Amino acid sequence: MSGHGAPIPMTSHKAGPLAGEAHVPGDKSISHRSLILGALSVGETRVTGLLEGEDVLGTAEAMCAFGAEVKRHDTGAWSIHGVGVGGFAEPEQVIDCGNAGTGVRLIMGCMATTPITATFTGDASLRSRPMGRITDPIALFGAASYGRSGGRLPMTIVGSREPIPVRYTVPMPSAQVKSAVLLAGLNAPGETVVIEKEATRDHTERMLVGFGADLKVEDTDEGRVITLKGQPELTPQTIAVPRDPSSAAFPVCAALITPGSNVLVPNIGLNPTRAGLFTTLREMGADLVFENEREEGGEPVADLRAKFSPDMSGIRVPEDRAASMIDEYPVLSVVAAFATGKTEMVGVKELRVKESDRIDAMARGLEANGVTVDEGVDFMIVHGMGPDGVPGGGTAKAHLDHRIAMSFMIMGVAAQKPVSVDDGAPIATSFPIFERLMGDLGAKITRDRS
Ligand SMILES: O=C(O)C1=C[C@@H](OP(=O)(O)O)[C@@H](O)[C@H](O)C1
Ligand SMILES: C=C(OP(=O)(O)O)C(=O)O
Repeated sequence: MSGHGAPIPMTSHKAGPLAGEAHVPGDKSISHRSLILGALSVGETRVTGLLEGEDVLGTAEAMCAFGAEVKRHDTGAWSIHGVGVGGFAEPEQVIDCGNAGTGVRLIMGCMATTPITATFTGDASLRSRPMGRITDPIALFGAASYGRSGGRLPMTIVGSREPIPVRYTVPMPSAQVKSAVLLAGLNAPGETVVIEKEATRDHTERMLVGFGADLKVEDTDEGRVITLKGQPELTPQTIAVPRDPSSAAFPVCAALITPGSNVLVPNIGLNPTRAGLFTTLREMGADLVFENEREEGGEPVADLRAKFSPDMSGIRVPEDRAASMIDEYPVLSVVAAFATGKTEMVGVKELRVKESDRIDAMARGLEANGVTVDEGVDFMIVHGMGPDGVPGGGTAKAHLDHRIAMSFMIMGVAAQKPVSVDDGAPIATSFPIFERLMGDLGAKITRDRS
């Protein structure tokens, strides 16, 4: 897992109208959690629609290393025979989470209150990301951690023998940190309380309740206060993973900027903690309609219809919307280049600690393609050039970041000259069918010789 093979340079060429249906894969966040919560239940959890991207496959392997049985069936469904809360066995090998921040952080959380030791690593991107945000709260439960300087992987976690419940206020808007603390709290006696000042994606809370945990959420002056009763017996579930709004963003945005396009992206999960991009695009003037709105498995779902939108204007994206679209800023910055006027993205410093420094990666790549960008520690402003004014013709560096690679491939479908990326290999971490799906809509994405 740790490190991709040879880089895959790619180029995206100006396309004719994009048309058809784009069936994007399952939600990455819900896929990781299905495997982890399945492994923490006693009995068989069945999952359909699991994202079979490298990040999630890494979590499946990790769950096996901790003693669960995880199997893919010929039908494409997955089953997990879990070991129960507190039942994790000590892995014999280093756990390699590849490129997946969600994978490594959630797994560190859920082994931290079990008396076992595990060592974690990942690819060059993951090894550069901060893990102190997990080791700080798990220390409160009594877990010890030994990593590289700056709290980086590789890192060994020694789980607590006698975990104590914790009350913890998450210092940054992060669903990964919130989830790691809740998962650690599962095997601590008594009540663990997690407080988040800004709401982040709430899949862990919803799914813990679905698996039978006693969890309640209150909105207070302090923020969202989540109280979890420790040491439940989780009940295995049957899960149909909704399709990923963060993946849907790519065909949707491609349709909005490509003349004549009309694309349907069916069955997209529109949990309000995830749907900020679509609100933003509509405020910019995008012709984006939610068709067939319904509820599935307790989550809002709709079919997204996106049409070419030549009249989009830049806006200031409200800061309090950032968490609900945090992974979508790279592709929004591409759409912003095709709008008129400035698009201001503020309160987004978390973008600097993703798979890459996404503010820097997008700013440099946009500039290489003729777009002007202003940036600061926690903001980025893209100066729009209008629907047919984006020059293109440059090569962006992906920095082992799937969302950067895909965003520039979307830019190329409508820029005047082709847009290249030095390495599209990381796309397989979250969206392994990206090239085929975009090609079926009419995009022209080619693999170049390195
Ligand atoms: O909990 C999750 O599934 C995720 C949380 C977000 O990360 P942060 O918690 O670092 O904001 C997001 O960027 C990531 O893609 C998935
Ligand atoms: C930030 C992301 O993922 P992770 O943190 O799991 O690596 C992402 O998918 O955009």
